[in-house]
Amino acid sequence: MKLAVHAPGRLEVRTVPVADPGDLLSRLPHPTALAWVRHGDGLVGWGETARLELPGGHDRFAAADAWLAETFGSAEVEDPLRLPGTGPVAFGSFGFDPKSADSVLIVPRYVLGRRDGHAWVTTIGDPHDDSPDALDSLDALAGALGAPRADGPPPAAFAPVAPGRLTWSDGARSAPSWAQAVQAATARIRDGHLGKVVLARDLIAHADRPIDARVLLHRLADRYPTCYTFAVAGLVGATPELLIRRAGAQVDSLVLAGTTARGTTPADDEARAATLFRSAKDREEHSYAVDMVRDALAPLCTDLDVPAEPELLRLSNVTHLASPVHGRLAADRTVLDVLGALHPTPAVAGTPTERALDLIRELEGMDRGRYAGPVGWVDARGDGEWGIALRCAELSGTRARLFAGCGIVADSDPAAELAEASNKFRAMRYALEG
Ligand SMILES: C=C(O[C@H]1C=CC=C(C(=O)O)[C@@H]1O)C(=O)O
Repeated sequence: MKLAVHAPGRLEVRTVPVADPGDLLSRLPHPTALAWVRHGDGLVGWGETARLELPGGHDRFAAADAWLAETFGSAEVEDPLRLPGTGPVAFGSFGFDPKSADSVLIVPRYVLGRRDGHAWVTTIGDPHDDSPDALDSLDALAGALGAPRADGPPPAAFAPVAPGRLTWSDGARSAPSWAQAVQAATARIRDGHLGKVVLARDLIAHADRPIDARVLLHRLADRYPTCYTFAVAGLVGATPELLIRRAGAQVDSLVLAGTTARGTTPADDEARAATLFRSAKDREEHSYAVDMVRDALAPLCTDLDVPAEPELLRLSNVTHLASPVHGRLAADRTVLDVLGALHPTPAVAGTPTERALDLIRELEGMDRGRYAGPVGWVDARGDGEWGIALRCAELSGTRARLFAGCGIVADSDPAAELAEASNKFRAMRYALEG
């Protein structure tokens, strides 16, 4: 495997506790934001000390793990807090398809974090770096964070600007053409070729101005506080699906599959949620995903708790069937190691996996890039939080490419799946349009 690496020699890393910095996203000084935030806790990062770009391959998680072990293993670290996310961290985002070469890990120059009432700043790299990207010294930064100034949150190199007027166009497939692909998938499933496949489509937005990820992050975090609002190398979104969180031996996952629209009144909402909960089609879609996550985690864990029945997760645009899974790792495995065992789950690929991937390649007519791949962060202890990159868009200058997908089983109705995809697009449409 050939890796594209940009990294200095030995890293110097320093974490200092700071007073509560308030809204983490408001502290991002550049549009090139790195973020992973939920309910106000999480990590934001800026600047770039090291970057790893990975080609495709099933071994991309192991390759990323090995690079981090070497890069962080040789670092000189001062970290009095020793919490998940303190000390050196990398943000990352992996391509969905093992055949695509989109995976990237970024070690930021600065990290600001908050977790369970603790807040901290970490600098990674050369502490005496005075390049234009290096903002204040860590002490100045931490001091400013500890005593917020009246003239706004430091550092603030560029104020975020909304994208302005947008025009929309179809991505790889128009709506009718995608509905035909769904129809074709149900025929293959009825033939006994596979049990489930997840088909996605893309939409393109063109803006008047370059799109600043920070504007989108703010809107997403406000409207979807229970989701993980993320930004990594231009991939921005708010995902409800936690693929894996590792903190020491503890691992947690939130498996999602099966969706309905929110109701227009409380009674309508209840009725829709009850119908979703009883729907044989949605329960089948959900059980494929839960069974696979159980099978992947069971050999790695001593204890594994998988609920017998799903619960309902209500977001502002949709309600999902959700199964929270908890386990204790049997051996010392990093979060990237566990990712390698899980991705791609049937929440984004299908069952059996290889047949589903072949059908996705055949029917979607597009490369998913990093949509539906793992996105999150990892620290030097191997702790981290990784979601599945859903409800997201790939930003490039004035252009945003949005993605939404739906689990297809034998009984799926193409028109209903098209409506479900539109509902899922609403998160990013709102992020862009306000
Ligand atoms: C593939 C997506 O959602 C997945 C996660 C939750 C529910 C899903 C569903 O009901 O189809 C999908 O499996 C997406 O949002 O693009």
